[in-house]
Formats: sequence, structure tokens, C-alpha cells
Amino acid sequence: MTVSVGIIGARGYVGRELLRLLAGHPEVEVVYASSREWAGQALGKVYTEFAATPISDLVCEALGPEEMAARPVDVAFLGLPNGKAAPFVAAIEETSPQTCLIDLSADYRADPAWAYGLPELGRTAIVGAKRIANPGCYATAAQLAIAPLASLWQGPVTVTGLSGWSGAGTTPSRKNDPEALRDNAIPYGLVDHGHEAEIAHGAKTAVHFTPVVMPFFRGLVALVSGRIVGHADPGKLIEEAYEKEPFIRLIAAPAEPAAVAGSLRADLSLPVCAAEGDRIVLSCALDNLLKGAASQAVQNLNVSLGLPEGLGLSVPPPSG
Ligand SMILES: NC(=O)C1=CN([C@@H]2O[C@H](COP(=O)(O)OP(=O)(O)OC[C@H]3O[C@@H](n4cnc5c(N)ncnc54)[C@H](OP(=O)(O)O)[C@@H]3O)[C@@H](O)[C@H]2O)C=CC1
Ligand SMILES: CC(=O)N[C@@H](CCC(=O)OP(=O)(O)O)C(=O)O
Repeated sequence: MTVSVGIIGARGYVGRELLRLLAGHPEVEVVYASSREWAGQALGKVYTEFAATPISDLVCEALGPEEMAARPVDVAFLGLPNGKAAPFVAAIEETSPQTCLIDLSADYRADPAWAYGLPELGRTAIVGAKRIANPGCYATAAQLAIAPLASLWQGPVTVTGLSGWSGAGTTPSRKNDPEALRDNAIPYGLVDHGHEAEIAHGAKTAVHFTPVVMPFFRGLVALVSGRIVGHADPGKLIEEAYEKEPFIRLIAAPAEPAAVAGSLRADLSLPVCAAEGDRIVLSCALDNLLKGAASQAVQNLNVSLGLPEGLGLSVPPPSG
């Protein structure tokens, strides 16, 4: 079985990780990679890490929605900034609706016509799905920590997300300016960040979410704190939820971003209970570009097509 794949948004941080993973996927052939800025350049030239891979000679193209839809593939990934996917989705609906679309942006995550692609919290909807909305990076980490305890939470759960600056994408802003971040941390989106509703919906629990961008490039940690009721052991519920999950590692100490940078797994710390007895804290760290985006998207490709979920997901990260 060869799965033909195209990527729109190949120049972005997420697109680059997707290309790296897909180039090493034994059942995938990358047919097109679209970037306006890289158009006309071979992937092996723009990124040396691709030089000795099957995609080395693939020349980037600047494909608009109609041009993309006229190049039917089995699976198309959209790695565009938020708010830009709709014309591409419309063109696919019109010309090649059988193509499986995996959108990395926030645009379709609340759309009931799209499967929400967080496999560890719901594979059934992804199997055979043709429209898959890949979750947000903070939202993945927070939901992995919160969802197994949905029956225990009493009142809103507080989530603080600390992210590397690659989470802010390649478009220059203060949030991805290494100078502004030097010896610094930048809180932002103090209320009503889009991931707050995404986490609450997925984890079926009210959430207060605040993000902070940090002076490192990749990786994030979500710190989750809230009150619980009932007699169930939260640690046991977490262990039962993830004991068979290869991309989730349960740890005793607080999770740290550096431990998962470049890794395809999420580290989830078992809950600790405060002295007052009914408040617990747990933490989940993952690489925002991998389990928070690109490798989760490849998990979704595999699940959708009925391939082993980990196929193609053992490629080591680039050095440096
Ligand atoms: N960074 C992260 O940690 C995560 C990001 N996401 C989501 O994934 C998506 C991609 O993120 P990221 O890679 O960081 O973003 P980047 O800003 O790094 O990349 C955006 C890509 O889209 C292309 N692009 C930008 N504007 C347009 C346009 N109007 N039409 C066509 N192409 C366009 C750019 O290439 P070119 O200009 O060359 O065409 C580039 O390839 C976003 O929606 C983001 O929210 C999700 C989870 C984590
Ligand atoms: C540090 C940083 O800026 N992070 C991004 C989240 C990245 C992500 O998950 O993107 P989407 O949910 O928008 O697809 C943000 O807070 O908007």
C-alpha cells in the first residue's frame, strides 16, 4: 500500500516536522509540498536534513486551493496559520472530496463534521475519517492530564501552559523574538485563549487556561491543578487510561519540556495531592511540534487508514 500525501504550509515549523516524519514513513509517498516562499526550490536544498531522504529532489510549489485540489492525493495536510484553511477545504470538497484532509490549525476543531484527532482519548471517530482536525499543542497536553479524571473534578480546573517559542510559528512577533525572550517569559492570552474552550470541550470539564511563552525553542508543559471529589484514586485512573499507550509515559516527578523536546511521546506526571486533601496537581509535557502537532497528525493518518498507529513514527529528530 502506498499512500500519496501532499502538504500545504511546508515551510512552517509544523510543515517541516511533518515532511521529516512522512519522508521516513514506509507506506507514504510525498507528492507535493507547497510553500510560496520556497517555490521552485528542492527540499534537499532548503533543509540539509532532507538531502539524503526520498524527498530531497521534491521541488516546492506555491499551490492555491484550486491547484491543490487538482492534484488528488490520498491524504492532504494543511499546516496554514489559523483562519486560512477554508478555501483549501472548499476546493477539496468540490474537486476531490475523497481525499482525507488533516488540518493542523484551530479552524475545524469545534466542527462536528470533523473528527477531533486525539487518538489516546478517542480512536473510534478517527478510523476511516476523511476530515480530521488535529488538536492544539497546549490542548493535547492539558486534555491528556484532565480527561481521565473527568468524573472527579469539582469546579474549574486551572491550567498554566509554558511553551517554547516555536509554538508561535514563523511569522515574526514578540512571542517568537529571541531578544524579547532573553532571560524572560511572556504571559499572553490571559483570558479566553482558544485552547481554553478546546480543552474544556474535549475533557468535559470547566477550565481556566493561561499560557506563557518561554525562552526555549520547542517543548511545552501544562500544569493542571484542581479540586476533586469522590473516593477514586486519581493516580490509578491515569494509569488505567494510558497503560497500553506507547506515546504516553507516566512519570512520578513533574514533567519537563526538555525531556520531551524532539520526542514523539507525552510525559504525564502522576497526580500529587495537596495537604488540604482534595486538591491535586499534575503536569504533562510534550513537544509542541510533534505530539502537539506533526507526529499526532501522522498517528491520525495511520489510524484513519487502518495502518499500525506507530508506523513511521520512530524517526530520530534532526541534530542541532
Ligand atoms: N507551532 C506549533 O507549535 C503548533 C502549531 N499548530 C498550528 O499549525 C499551523 C501551522 O503552524 P506553524 O508551522 O507554527 O506556522 P508557521 O507560521 O511556521 O507556518 C505557516 C505556513 O503556512 C504558509 N502560509 C502562511 N500564510 C499562507 C497563506 N495565506 N496561504 C498559503 N500558505 C500560507 C507558510 O509558508 P509560505 O509563506 O512560504 O507559503 C508556512 O509554510 C497553525 O495553524 C498553527 O496554529 C498546531 C499545534 C502546534
Ligand atoms: C506559543 C504560542 O503562541 N502558541 C500558540 C499555540 C500553538 C497551537 O497549538 O496552535 P493552534 O491551536 O493555534 O493551532 C498560541 O498560543 O496560539
